[in-house]
Amino acid sequence: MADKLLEIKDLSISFGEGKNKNVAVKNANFDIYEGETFGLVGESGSGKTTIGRAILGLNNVESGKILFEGNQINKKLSKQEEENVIRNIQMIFQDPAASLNERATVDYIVSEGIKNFHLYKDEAEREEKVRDMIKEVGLLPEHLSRYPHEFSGGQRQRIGIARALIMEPKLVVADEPISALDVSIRAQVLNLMKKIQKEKNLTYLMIAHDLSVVRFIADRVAVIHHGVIVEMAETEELFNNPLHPYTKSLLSAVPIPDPQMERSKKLITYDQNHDYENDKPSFREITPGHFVWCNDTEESNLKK
Ligand SMILES: Nc1ncnc2c1ncn2[C@@H]1O[C@H](COP(=O)(O)OP(=O)(O)OP(=O)(O)O)[C@@H](O)[C@H]1O
Repeated sequence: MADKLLEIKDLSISFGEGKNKNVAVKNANFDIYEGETFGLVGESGSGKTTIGRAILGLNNVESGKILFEGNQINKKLSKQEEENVIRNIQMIFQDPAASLNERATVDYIVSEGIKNFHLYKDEAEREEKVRDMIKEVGLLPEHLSRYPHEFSGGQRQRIGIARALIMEPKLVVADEPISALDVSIRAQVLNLMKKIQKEKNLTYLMIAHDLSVVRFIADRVAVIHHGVIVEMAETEELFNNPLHPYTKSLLSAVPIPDPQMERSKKLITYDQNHDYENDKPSFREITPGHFVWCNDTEESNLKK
């Protein structure tokens, strides 16, 4: 088995305080292994982006740990540790139109990260790196002197991918990277991400609301609902044998009345008003690698 690159341990994140407190992520637990694509799927507002941003250090964590290569990164880091995290964890954003500086050339945008960290010895090497990267994402060297508005949505996302990958990161958090793109070019961008992943042994956290996207690209999938990861399994296992009612409802508009469905109907979905002191649900392994958010009774029912 590959090494764990990222570990999320009992992660909780809230916004606001007192009566206005909104629990965006509650006790999330998952690991991402080197070289895999881990899909995080859920509806709008379920907490996907909040987890992605916390990994990048952009959201404060209320409790729990985020470990990268075995080291906790959600704490005060030394300058060197912080640099290591920024270089090795890069993000691809949902909306390439909003995430690219419209007043900068493609050359500037793609170079910015390597400039900040002096990742080249001279100007000739910088130019070569940028040229190679832009070709790798299917654009042309002459595009480097142009501005983002001169490109289509798909091309802009390729610029966003080049900007992230030129840093030679180990982990890429891709937050809905194709949902703002025209349907006709979505597969191209996903295929490009897959191809580059193979070449560079990259690890992806793929955030999506669209199940067909995660089925296409992910090795394992976690389903998040109201901030709680309700189920996690290898992709085909999750699609062929969903256990949690929320996963089932995502997979099928028409519920399938099988005995397992009847059993899992009673499974808990996180509810801020529920008394968990007496119920004690948690994320439990039902069959090897297949986890469900449930309590003792539900666990034994699912294992029957
Ligand atoms: N900066 C913030 N301040 C206050 N509340 C926030 C903030 N960021 C996220 N939230 C809240 O946290 C919850 C989870 O939001 P999040 O953006 O993570 O969901 P999501 O699953 O990524 O949805 P989407 O696909 O729409 O981006 C929501 O209730 C949201 O309103």
